[in-house]
Amino acid sequence: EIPLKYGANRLGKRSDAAMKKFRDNRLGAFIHWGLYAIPGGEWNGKMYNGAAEWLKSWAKVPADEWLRLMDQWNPEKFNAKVWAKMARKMGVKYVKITTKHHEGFCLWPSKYSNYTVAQTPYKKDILGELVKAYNDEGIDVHFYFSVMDWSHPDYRYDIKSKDDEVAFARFLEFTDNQLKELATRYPTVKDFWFDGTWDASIKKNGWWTAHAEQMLKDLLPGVTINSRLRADDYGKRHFDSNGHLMGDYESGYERRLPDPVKDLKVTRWDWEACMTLPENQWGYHKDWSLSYVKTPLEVLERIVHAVSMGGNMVVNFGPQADGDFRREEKEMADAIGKWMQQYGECIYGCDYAGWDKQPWGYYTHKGKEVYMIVFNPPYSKHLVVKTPKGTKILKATVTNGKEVAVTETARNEYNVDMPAKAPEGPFVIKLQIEENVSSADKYRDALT
Ligand SMILES: Cc1ccc([C@@H]2N[C@@H](C)[C@@H](O)[C@H]2O)cc1
Repeated sequence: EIPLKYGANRLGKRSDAAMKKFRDNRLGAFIHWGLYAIPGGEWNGKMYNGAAEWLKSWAKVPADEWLRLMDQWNPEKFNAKVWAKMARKMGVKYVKITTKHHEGFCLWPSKYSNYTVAQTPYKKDILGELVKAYNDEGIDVHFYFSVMDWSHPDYRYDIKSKDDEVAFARFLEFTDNQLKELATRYPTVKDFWFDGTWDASIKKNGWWTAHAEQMLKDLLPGVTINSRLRADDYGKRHFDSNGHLMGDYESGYERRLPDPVKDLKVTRWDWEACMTLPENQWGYHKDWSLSYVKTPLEVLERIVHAVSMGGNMVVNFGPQADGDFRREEKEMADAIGKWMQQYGECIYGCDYAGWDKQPWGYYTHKGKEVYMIVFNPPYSKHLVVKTPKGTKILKATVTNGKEVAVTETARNEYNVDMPAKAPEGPFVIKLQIEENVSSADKYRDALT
């Protein structure tokens, strides 16, 4: 292995209680809320179909002009308790909030920046209100933090001179100060999800990414840090030059998921995916007709897909400038919440089952049970299940307690009957299994 000073500081999954809670939470929500919600994708009468939180970039708006949007920041419909109730009804166990996105506007009254809620007509500490409201509902809070900061004169995309070095050193100190401020003002925060860390300037300062991780872990024992923060001695990101995951969980699955057959390597580490409802809108965009918008079923399948491969899923919401949510997002939260209410036991605290993927849906695993989450019921009315060697299915029940017949069809192969009355939408069959059964079976392999 290549000797590294700033590579992975741990091999394998973290096994402490805080990481177990992160993992068992499984379903989270993202909140992308900032000045970008005010223009909502439109600038000087022109609609931009790129991601709304990047409008400053698409419309080439100078930072000082963009930040004047602060004069309009006054979300009169904002009510943190209403947001927290919506999250609880959706069944999310944690919420990741953009403390500061690339634009540099801070949802908390940072004393290290002039571009914060304190300098807007709203004045109050939005982040503090949200942390309290979510925590009061028993929901963990995670902080999204963009290192890249378009409002700060010392940010550099690359380091090409001594001047760049000096400026960027000042920028990293500013960033340290903000991170320490967030960790001390809001000590119930459970995770920092770093973004805006892909530039050469960060890759050339891998040491700082290791320092930032350690600084937060010293301040908040148990806190989790995403792999996206991390660069090693040679600028390698997420996985170090020896191929070891840095941070506590992989955070590369943004608007995409690992393949359930080809990418089983991800089951070796913790990982968290995040997704948008439109094809690519994190912040509020006025016009969602510009791209396909996923249905609740398509969002649900992505949630189940992630958990079936040992990952978490975070579904994004982009609140309006007035502090209310658009209808589609309220309906999404409702629909997912209804399903989670009925079937959440196959998600919370569940993990990769290690069984071969089948066309009818996905498996998740918890304790002595394997869950079958059925998205595509077959015409045969039988769900084919192949168990690992030495594993037998003892019983199959639909979550309302009704048993369905299980017929062994070959060695480690079964037909699990569909329930007589196929449920309206994706449903769950719970399998009781017995592992390490060493019985001489009655089957003979073909001689070919
Ligand atoms: C090319 C690109 C850069 C940044 C992003 C940010 N990461 C997401 C989690 C959002 O915050 C988006 O603005 C997305 C794509």
